[in-house]
Amino acid sequence: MAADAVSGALAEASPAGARGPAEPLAKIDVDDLSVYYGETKALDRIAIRIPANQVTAFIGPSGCGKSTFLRTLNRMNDIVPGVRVSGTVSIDGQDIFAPETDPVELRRRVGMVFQQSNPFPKSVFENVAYGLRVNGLTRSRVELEDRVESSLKAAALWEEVRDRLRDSALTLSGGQQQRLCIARALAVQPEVLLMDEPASALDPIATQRIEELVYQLKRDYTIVIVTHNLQQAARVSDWTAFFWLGKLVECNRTSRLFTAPTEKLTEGYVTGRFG
Ligand SMILES: Nc1ncnc2c1ncn2[C@@H]1O[C@H](COP(=O)(O)OP(=O)(O)OP(=O)(O)O)[C@@H](O)[C@H]1O
Repeated sequence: MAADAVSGALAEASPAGARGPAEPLAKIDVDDLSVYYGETKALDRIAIRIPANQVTAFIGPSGCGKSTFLRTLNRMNDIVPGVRVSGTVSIDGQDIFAPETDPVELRRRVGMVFQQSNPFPKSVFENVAYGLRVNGLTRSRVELEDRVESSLKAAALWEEVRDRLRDSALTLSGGQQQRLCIARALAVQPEVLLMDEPASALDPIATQRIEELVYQLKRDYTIVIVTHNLQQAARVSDWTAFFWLGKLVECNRTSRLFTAPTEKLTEGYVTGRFG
């Protein structure tokens, strides 16, 4: 598709307005959200509802704003100089930009896992215990040990590290380190888990374990995952949102988005005609 045809289709496809599931219950409700880096508009009037206890995948070509959107959801962008945000994001009805919202507490509720696993140069145990200690979330050593164990179990890592808790986290494999980072994020009992290409640095077997884990975790968490891998989005997500040049073109059930998308632009992207 020629660039002019793409922008024409985009203008048609993307008037501001609520998109995505009307049901089931939305955990995150975004309306008319724009994000600027200085003069650059990275996100343009996004409206989407992200349902609770489901996996929502963000797809789209490089630079279309997926990571910016993900980082907006727990206000990680606050620390980037020159960022300006307009519009609303509410989680369980609470406006995340309201003056009474504490960004530190927001980031506890909305955890994040990055593309490159980033364990601290500390033991396996201390990596998971860290957030519990700094937030004062446990009252005794026994409780701390229980929470570390349950977090490692939830991240499907316990069996592999139960005898290595005192070893440096840096001695684990790449896939284990990524699951450790997931355990660290889960330890503080978030409600939402944001994952920015969590498997893109991993081999196929480690990737499969992360995908299985994502599938299991949605029982307890609302998950939003950015991926460049369309097959991965199709495998792990219930809903898929397709972004293009800072706009949300379409959010639909994943099965629908990949087989019978509403927008021509989505069809062109998922069939590999451009992007
Ligand atoms: N810290 C920043 N300062 C200035 N501009 C930025 C910054 N971060 C992102 N951008 C710009 O915002 C736009 C969206 O970038 P973003 O990283 O959100 O896209 P993306 O879809 O996640 O891309 P990728 O798939 O390559 O990670 C791009 O034009 C990018 O150059």
